[in-house]
Amino acid sequence: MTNQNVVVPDTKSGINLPMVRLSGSSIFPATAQKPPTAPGTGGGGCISLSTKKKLLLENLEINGGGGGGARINSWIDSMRASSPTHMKSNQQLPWQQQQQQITLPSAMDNFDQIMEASRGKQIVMFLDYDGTLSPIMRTTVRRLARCFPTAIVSGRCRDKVYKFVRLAELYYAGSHGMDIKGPEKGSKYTKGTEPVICQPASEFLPMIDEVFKELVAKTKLTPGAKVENNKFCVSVHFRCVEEKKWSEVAEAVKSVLKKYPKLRLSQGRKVLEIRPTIKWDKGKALEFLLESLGFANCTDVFPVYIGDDRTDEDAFKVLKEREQGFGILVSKVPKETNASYSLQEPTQASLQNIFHNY
Ligand SMILES: O=P(O)(O)OC[C@H]1O[C@H](O[C@H]2O[C@H](CO)[C@@H](O)[C@H](O)[C@H]2O)[C@H](O)[C@@H](O)[C@@H]1O
Repeated sequence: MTNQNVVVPDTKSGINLPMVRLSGSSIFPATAQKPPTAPGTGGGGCISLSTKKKLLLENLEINGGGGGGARINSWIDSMRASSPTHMKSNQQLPWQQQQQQITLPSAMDNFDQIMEASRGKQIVMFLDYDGTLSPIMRTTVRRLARCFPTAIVSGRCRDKVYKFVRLAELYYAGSHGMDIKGPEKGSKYTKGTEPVICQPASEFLPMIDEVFKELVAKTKLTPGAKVENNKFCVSVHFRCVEEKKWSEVAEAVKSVLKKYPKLRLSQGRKVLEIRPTIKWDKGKALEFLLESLGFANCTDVFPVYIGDDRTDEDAFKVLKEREQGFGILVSKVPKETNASYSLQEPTQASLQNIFHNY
C-alpha cells in the first residue's frame, strides 16, 4: 500500500481526524499520542473478570451428562431476571451487585491511541459476525481485507456465514472457531497453494448431527423453539418461546444431553448451545489463525478483535495474555470483560467510518 490519508470521524466532536498511512499495513495518526496501557496491566480501562463473576459464569455453564438440572434452573433464573419485562431500570442482577461495573474507553474516541499502539506492526482483523459484523456493509469488509488479513469468527456454521458475507478473500472461523477455512489460493495472505483448514472437532460431526435431530424432535411441540445446526455445535433458541415454556425447552435439552457426556452446554443470548467438550474456542481459533499467517512468535503483529458475545471473551483473553493488539467489546452497557475498548453500537463498529478512504 502507498501512503494514503484516512479520515477518522470523531463521534463526540464531529471533527474528522486526519490519519496518514505510511507503509506496510499499519496506519498511524498524524498526531501521535501516548500508546494506551497494554491489556492486562490494569490501565487503559482494561477490566478483568472478577473471580466471583468467573464462578458465576462457570455455574451457568452446564456440562453434558447429568448434574445439569440445578444449573439449567440457574440459567432460566438468570434469563428471567434479565428479561425486560422483569427488570426495573435500576435493578441489578445478583452478580452485578457484587461487582464494580467500569465503562471501557470508546474505541472510536480513542482510535488515534489504538493506531499509535499499532505503529510498525501488522494489523490483523478479527470480526465476530452476529452483533458486530452483520450491520457492516460488505464493501467495507472487502476494503478492510485489502489492507489487513481479516477473519470472521462466529458461533454460526461457516457455510452460513460465508453465504451472508460472500467474500472469498477472508478467513472464516465458524462453529465458535471449530471450523476454520482460509482464502483460496490467489489471496495475498494465503501461504502455499492450499487454503488453511482446521476442524479440531471433526470426530464429533455424526454426534452433533444426531443431537440436532433429537433436539428438533424433542422441541417440536414447543411453539417458537428453534434448533439450529451449526455443524460442530447446535443452538437451541428461546427468543420466540413464551417465557413460561423456557424450562420445558431447557428440560428437553437436558434430557438429550444426558446421553452425551462428551458434549457440553453453554448459554448465549436466549440461546442454549451444545458443543464438544474439546478445549477449543474463539481464542484458540485466533491463535491458530495468527500462527497460520506466520505470526506465532512475532512481536510485530497487532491483532484487533471486535465482538459482542460472551464467547468472544475467549479471544479477548488471548489478546490480553499475549499483550498484543486489543479486544473491542460491542456493548451498550458496561460489562466485565477482557476487552480493552468498547463500541456502543454495532453500527459504530461500521468500519467504513474508520477506514473511510481505503
Ligand atoms: O458468534 P456470533 O457470530 O456472535 O454468533 C452467535 C450466535 O448468533 C446467532 O444467534 C444470534 O442471533 C439470533 C437471531 O438471529 C438470536 O436469536 C440469538 O439470541 C443471537 O445470539 C446464531 O443463531 C447462533 O447460532 C450463534 O451462536
